[in-house]
Amino acid sequence: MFFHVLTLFPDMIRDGFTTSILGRAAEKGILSLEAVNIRDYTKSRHKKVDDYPYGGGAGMLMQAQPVYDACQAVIEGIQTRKKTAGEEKVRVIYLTPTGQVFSQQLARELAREEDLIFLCGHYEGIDERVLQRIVTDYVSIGDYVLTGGELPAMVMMDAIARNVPGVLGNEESAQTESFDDGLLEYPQYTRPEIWEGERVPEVLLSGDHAKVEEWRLEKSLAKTKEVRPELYESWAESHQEYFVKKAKKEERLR
Ligand SMILES: NC(=O)c1ccc(NCc2ccccc2N2CCOCC2)nc1
Repeated sequence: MFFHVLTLFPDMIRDGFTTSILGRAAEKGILSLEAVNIRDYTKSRHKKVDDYPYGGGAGMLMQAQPVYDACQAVIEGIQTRKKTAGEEKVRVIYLTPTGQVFSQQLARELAREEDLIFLCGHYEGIDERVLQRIVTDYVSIGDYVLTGGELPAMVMMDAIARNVPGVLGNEESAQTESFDDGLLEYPQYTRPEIWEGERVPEVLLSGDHAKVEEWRLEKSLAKTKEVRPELYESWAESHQEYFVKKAKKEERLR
């Protein structure tokens, strides 16, 4: 997986990439990152990348030309690496509050791409004409406003990388599987068995894996029902058999 980030703050991206998972995966050669400084592609003497918005309004906008040329340079690099000329349709993800909201499902889908280009806006955004020309996916990481697209890009790269085969050791990947079934995580415990007078739930010390699995699913369902009822409802719809079995079991116990 090759991550390409178009940004005015490449160091922010490079520093963010050396975290545990992304750094290790980069060392393993599973991931690679290039952070491209859009400012390197300005044609103006004063390295200008922004200008006033037509129609007035507060703030500045990023101009089309430097963004377009930086993106073309990245695409040419990809075509050179893949020895394909011209037919590459690389996904260009624009991080913006007006995008579709990012999700684990989108992370899994994007993890199948070989190359991803992230376009990080600053100021009040980017000239619409270059967005229409190069952007394939408009994505928001949630309903809040940030200063730039760099943090959202790093959030997305982390979530996507965790779905790239080989990035997570097998002990870590089990963790994400449980979340992937659309439920919130169950509560977790580690040593000591008693901390500040609080004991670890007995079932987790029992060594009975079936009971542990059952307990964890119950806890996940309870937490999901309380915190994210819409997730709970859609899980319940596609797991009718769980409730039938549960009712039968309770019937027997009565
Ligand atoms: N939720 C998100 O994914 C998210 C993403 C980016 C972002 N900001 C950079 C930005 C990028 C593009 C357009 C506008 C802006 N903004 C600039 C600052 O002013 C508001 C608009 N904020 C939140």
